[in-house]
Amino acid sequence: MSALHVPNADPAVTVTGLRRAYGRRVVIDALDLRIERGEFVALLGESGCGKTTLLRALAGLDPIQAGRIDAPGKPAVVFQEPRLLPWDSLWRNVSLGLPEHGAREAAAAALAEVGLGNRLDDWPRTLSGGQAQRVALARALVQEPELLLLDEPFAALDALTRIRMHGLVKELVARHRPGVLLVTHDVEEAIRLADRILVMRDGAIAAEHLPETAADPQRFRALLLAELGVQGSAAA
Ligand SMILES: Nc1ncnc2c1ncn2[C@@H]1O[C@H](COP(=O)(O)OP(=O)(O)OP(=O)(O)O)[C@@H](O)[C@H]1O
Repeated sequence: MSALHVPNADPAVTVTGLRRAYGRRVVIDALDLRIERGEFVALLGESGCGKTTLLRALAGLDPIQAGRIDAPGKPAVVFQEPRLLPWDSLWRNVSLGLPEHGAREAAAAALAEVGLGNRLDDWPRTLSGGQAQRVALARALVQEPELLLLDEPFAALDALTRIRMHGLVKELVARHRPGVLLVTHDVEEAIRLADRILVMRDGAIAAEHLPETAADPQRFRALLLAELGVQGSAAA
């Protein structure tokens, strides 16, 4: 189990001995992970190391070949693309899967939280990329998930929108307190958002860090980049 996880807390998910293979190709093996409610965990790693594979397993989207994933409820996922239904209004997109009674009110509250409370009856095609991603966040939060899985949700956004989204997500997570696993390529994003950073290599957690406790931010960045295999970064 993770050396840095907070003891005696309230797990949003506990993973033990996870194995995930595509056919005979084992991508993740014997992986342990625990995320507490209210804890924001970022998962960094080189392309192809297995980040999305892990996230999809936690989301219950793919079968696992060994191990356990224990979670108190159904996780919500936000992907890189908003994945909105083009033929449904924003409030219907957000309330998809909720009981009909009270669905519009719940969607209205969630859309208001992401700053789109005046767009309930609009269509997805009328949104900017950043707005569409905010709707995807509202759709996740309306489920009141104990575990929120974010698969590079800001990667397709311009730099300014991405920074605004960081602020919004931080605020929403502080209010709703799900456990969060954010898959990202962006070291700065991980440092800005996460309570704990995991570095994945070849399907295993190779390192973990608590950014808050890093004495020297420059050295911490350099260390992360070195762990990610970025050449020349250790000396930075
Ligand atoms: N459906 C699939 N069938 C076979 N192999 C797959 C499948 N999906 C992923 N893989 C393989 O599993 C490994 C891990 O892929 P994964 O998408 O989890 O990596 P990642 O760390 O999320 O990469 P990226 O950062 O580029 O998104 C890769 O070698 C990939 O080729």
